[in-house]
Amino acid sequence: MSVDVQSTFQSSLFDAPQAPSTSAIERRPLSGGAWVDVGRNWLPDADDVFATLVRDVPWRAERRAMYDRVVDVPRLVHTYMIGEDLPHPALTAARDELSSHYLEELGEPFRTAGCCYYRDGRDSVAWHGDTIGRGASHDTMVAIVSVGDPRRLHLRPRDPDLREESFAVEMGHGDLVVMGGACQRTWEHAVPKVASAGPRVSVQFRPFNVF
Ligand SMILES: O=C(O)CCC(=O)C(=O)O
Ligand SMILES: [Fe+2]
Repeated sequence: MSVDVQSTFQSSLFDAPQAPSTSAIERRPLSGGAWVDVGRNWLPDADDVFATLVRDVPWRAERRAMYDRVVDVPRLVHTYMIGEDLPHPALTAARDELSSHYLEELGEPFRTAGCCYYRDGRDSVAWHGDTIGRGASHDTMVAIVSVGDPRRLHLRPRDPDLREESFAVEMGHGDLVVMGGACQRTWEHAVPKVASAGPRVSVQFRPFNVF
């Protein structure tokens, strides 16, 4: 058998689409039917994606009613809904790659892209599950691509008796973190404030009717 080393080499250099590789994704099974997948340095062109997201996304500051007050949500947000073009081709390629990699398990493609801009260590997201829509009652997936300064995604079981299982995953520049199975129902996640951090943008790919 002969292998055409030359053309294999050339095609990987010149013809390969800027699609992420799914080979290095590692799964951590969790209690309660949940799991987390992590792929390090997964997104190609992460520097350019970060610069483009910071510059081009129509970032919006949200305000939320909390008890008797209205407070600023401590991060900027924007969601690309179904059918809307994403601001960078590497993100479109990433979404398509995730859709095909997880199709058998998820049974549907990723459709929306929620974006969060953490300007510094004071920006954060409190403990929650993505339980608006089907995440409250069905197994699903939320695939996060992170660019910019690293931040930690903390995860804890909803059941207070299981809290010793809590852990955190570092989300570095170009990393992929996928929460799957019952993770939105049986676990919660948060990105806590830290003493010091530079800007980070998170892109969360979700299927239809999961928020
Ligand atoms: O910053 C992140 O990657 C997580 C954001 C998140 O959990 C959410 O927006 O639902
Ligand atoms: Fe979330």
